[in-house]
Amino acid sequence: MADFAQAQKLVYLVTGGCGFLGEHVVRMLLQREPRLRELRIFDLHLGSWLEELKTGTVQVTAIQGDVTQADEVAAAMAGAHVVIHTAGLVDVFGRASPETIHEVNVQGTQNVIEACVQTGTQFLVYTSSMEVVGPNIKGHPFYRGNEDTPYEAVHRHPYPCSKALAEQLVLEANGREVHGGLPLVTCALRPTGIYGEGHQIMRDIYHQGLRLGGRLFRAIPASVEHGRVYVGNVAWMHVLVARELEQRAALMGGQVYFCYDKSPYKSYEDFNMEFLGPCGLRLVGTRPLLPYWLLMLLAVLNALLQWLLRPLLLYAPLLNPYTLAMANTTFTVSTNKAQRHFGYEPLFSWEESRTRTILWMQAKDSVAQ
Ligand SMILES: NC(=O)C1=CN([C@@H]2O[C@H](COP(=O)(O)OP(=O)(O)OC[C@H]3O[C@@H](n4cnc5c(N)ncnc54)[C@H](O)[C@@H]3O)[C@@H](O)[C@H]2O)C=CC1
Ligand SMILES: C[C@H](CCCC(C)(C)O)[C@H]1CC[C@H]2[C@@H]3[C@H](O)CC4=CC(=O)CC[C@]4(C)[C@H]3CC[C@]12C
Repeated sequence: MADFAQAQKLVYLVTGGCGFLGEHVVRMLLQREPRLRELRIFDLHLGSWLEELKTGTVQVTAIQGDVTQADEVAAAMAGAHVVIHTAGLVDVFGRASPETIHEVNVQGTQNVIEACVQTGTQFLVYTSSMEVVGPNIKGHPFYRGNEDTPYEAVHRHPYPCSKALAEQLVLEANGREVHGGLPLVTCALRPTGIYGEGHQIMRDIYHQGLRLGGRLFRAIPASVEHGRVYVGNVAWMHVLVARELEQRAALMGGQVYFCYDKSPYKSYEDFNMEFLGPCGLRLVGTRPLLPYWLLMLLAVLNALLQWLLRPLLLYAPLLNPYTLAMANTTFTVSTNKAQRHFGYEPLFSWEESRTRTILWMQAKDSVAQ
């Protein structure tokens, strides 16, 4: 018992710990990081589920705070050994202003870095995104690429721009001296489209299908491949990176890693049907029912309507020129860098990831009825 208590010595802070990915990271740390003494969960909105975590041997501290407020971040971080920074504004639908997206994703990340330096927190794991690379504004395909594949990463949309800037800040901060004289060790993880329990966009698409009488209409050619990764595996990668950063600082510091697993390469819509199909939805058409130019016209109309209605209400449908371009551009990764650098293997097989996601969809579904 005494040995166990001694082994529990580390303090971790997870920003955005109540979000879709953040909750999985928090639960994974509690299950798979035996050296944890205290887990701090920092988020703008705290979930009531945190209460159930407070009964174990690890001290769970919930901190309601805003990453854009430097003093709040520094106060939360004092005495922490590792910070996993997943907090972010994920908005490709025009819900938030570009300024707000920048403030949360870029200034928020800068605040986390400065807090590390100020308080002496030596290890920083940043949740970046595949969007830092692409798809780019030219719609160039990225086919089974890896971290070293050349690609023209040019963006205009506020979300990928903010993630790219924030990632750059994190990587440049690697090696900075933190309070106490030790070097900061940072690295960035780039998930592709994450799916799994808690995935709100999947729920939105499901409800859209229900409104259309249990049908979805194919909009994107089945040949366009989209990278997807299960949330449990993304969380596992964060936990492993955080664990290995100290021992492998020279190799891993300042590095980027795509998050990958064995999820199949499919189009965005065909992949979603792996879960929506067993929930009773049908994808109509083997080819897109509308030509691309017409879809783009509808997407532009949506953007126009959003702009016109903005003074009155928030109109933010799934279809806009950016999301259409995203869904219609092949972007898949094939890499083993995480395996080579820190021994990552997916914790959940594709079959398990699929089953867990379906069970979550079905459970949610029965609650909703
Ligand atoms: N969902 C996806 O497919 C992907 C997400 N990512 C990245 O993963 C991270 C997590 O994304 P999700 O879990 O999907 O999003 P989410 O919206 O579910 O979670 C983000 C969390 O950050 C918190 N947050 C937002 N603004 C904050 C602020 N100012 N201060 C403190 N907390 C704040 C939110 O309350 C939320 O709990 C983000 O950084 C995102 O860019 C990367 C690739 C793919
Ligand atoms: C909502 C899009 C699908 C719309 C289908 C249509 C056009 C028929 O209505 C989603 C297609 C691709 C998604 C994005 C992608 O998975 C990569 C992402 C990475 C992130 O870091 C955040 C989320 C996202 C931007 C994701 C968002 C939804 C799509 C645009």
